[in-house]
Order: sequence, then C-alpha cells, then structure tokens
Amino acid sequence: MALDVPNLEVAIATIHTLPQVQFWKVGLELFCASGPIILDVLKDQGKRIFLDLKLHDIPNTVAAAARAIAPYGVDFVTIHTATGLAGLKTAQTALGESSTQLIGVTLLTSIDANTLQQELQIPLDPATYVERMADLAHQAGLAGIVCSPQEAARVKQRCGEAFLRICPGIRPLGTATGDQARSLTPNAAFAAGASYLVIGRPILQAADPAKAFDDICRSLI
Ligand SMILES: O=c1ccn([C@@H]2O[C@H](COP(=O)(O)O)[C@@H](O)[C@H]2O)c(=O)[nH]1
Repeated sequence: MALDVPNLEVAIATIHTLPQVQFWKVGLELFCASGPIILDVLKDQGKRIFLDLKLHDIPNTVAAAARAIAPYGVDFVTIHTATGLAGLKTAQTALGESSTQLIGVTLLTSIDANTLQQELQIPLDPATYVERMADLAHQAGLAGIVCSPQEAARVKQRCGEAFLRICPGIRPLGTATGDQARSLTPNAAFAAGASYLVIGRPILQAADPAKAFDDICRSLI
C-alpha cells in the first residue's frame, strides 16, 4: 500500500488503522517530510518497505544515492529507467551486498499515448516504450520494473517470471481513476501477470479504509 500521507504523525496513525497491511510504499511526499525515521517506524513493526524515490540523475549521482540508501535495509528502491543503461548499472552495483532490490520505473502510469507522443515527442505507443525500458532494466541486472498493469503480460513474456512487475494504476470498480491513465482492476492486474499491486487512494480515501483493503483482498481470491 502507498503510504501517501503528508507527515510522520499521519503515517503512524495510518499504519495503526491498517495493521493488516504488511508491505508499505514510502514515496517522495512522506520521505521529504519525515526523512528516514519513517523507515525505522515500519521496520520496528516488522513491515516490508518499498522506498519509491524514483532516482533520476547522472550515473555518478544515482550510484552515490544508491550507496546512501543501501544501509536503510528497505526491500525495494526505484530508479527511472530513462536514467539510461550506465546509470542503472552503476546504481545496481552501488547497492553492493545490500538485500535491497533495485526497481526501474518505465513509464509513469499517469502518461497516456497522447502525452507520450504529442507532449514528450516519443514516437512509440506506451506498451512498446515500456518494453524497451524493461529490456534496459533487465540488461542492467535490476530485479524488476514498475509498469502499468496493462503492460504486465508483455513484460512477463519478454523478461520472464522472475523479473518483477510492480503495478500501480490499480482501480477497483467504482473508484475514481484520477490522474492514472493506464489502469486496471486489482483482479485484472493479477490475471495480467502483475507480481505486486501498488494501491493508495482507493484505500486511503475510502470512507472505511480497512474495509476497502479487505474488499480488494477478497476480490483476488
Ligand atoms: O508509474 C507510477 C509509479 C509510481 N506510482 C505511485 O504509486 C502510487 C499510486 O497511488 P494511487 O493513489 O493508487 O494512484 C503513488 O504513490 C504513485 O506515486 C504511480 O502511481 N505510477
């Protein structure tokens, strides 16, 4: 679950409201507000951690950032695949013996074909662009990628089962799509080959977040 909340106090309250959640994603908003202390809070409670910092810089800088992140002992950390092969490789090497798995963000799930082709002037459809980025991440030795559930099946077929497909852009029926442009329901996402689903607002903004979480889990059985 995405712990997309504004500060440490709200984060702690949210973790207590949803004790059944075992794997939390800490993103830019919370990490900038709280710093690494939120990681200690989650570790003290035995939770798994996905640190979604989406590194994107020159190879020397992403490697230095990865070296600084390694001692946190999180499960996953993200880097944009558009960093390029050299940056992906140096970041992967910089994590060294750490158990943290490096995950490449291929194409943000908020980007649709029109934005990709007209605004960003990339002459590919999203699925083809994601495939290219998945290939780069695979070649660089990363553990997997973030992609939309709409591309999960193609990436699984291309890069193999062991290469993780972590999918945000998850929207249970009847929930607002918001800024997510390439989404699927939880059930359809797993059926398409997602290894992990990342879900934030459909649970956090529900009238009863614990019920929303349980309903999603039940929909997967
Ligand atoms: O391509 C991406 C990469 C990361 N995210 C993150 O996932 C969650 C999704 O939250 P929702 O509220 O369920 O939309 C959020 O933290 C994003 O930063 C993504 O959506 N797409």
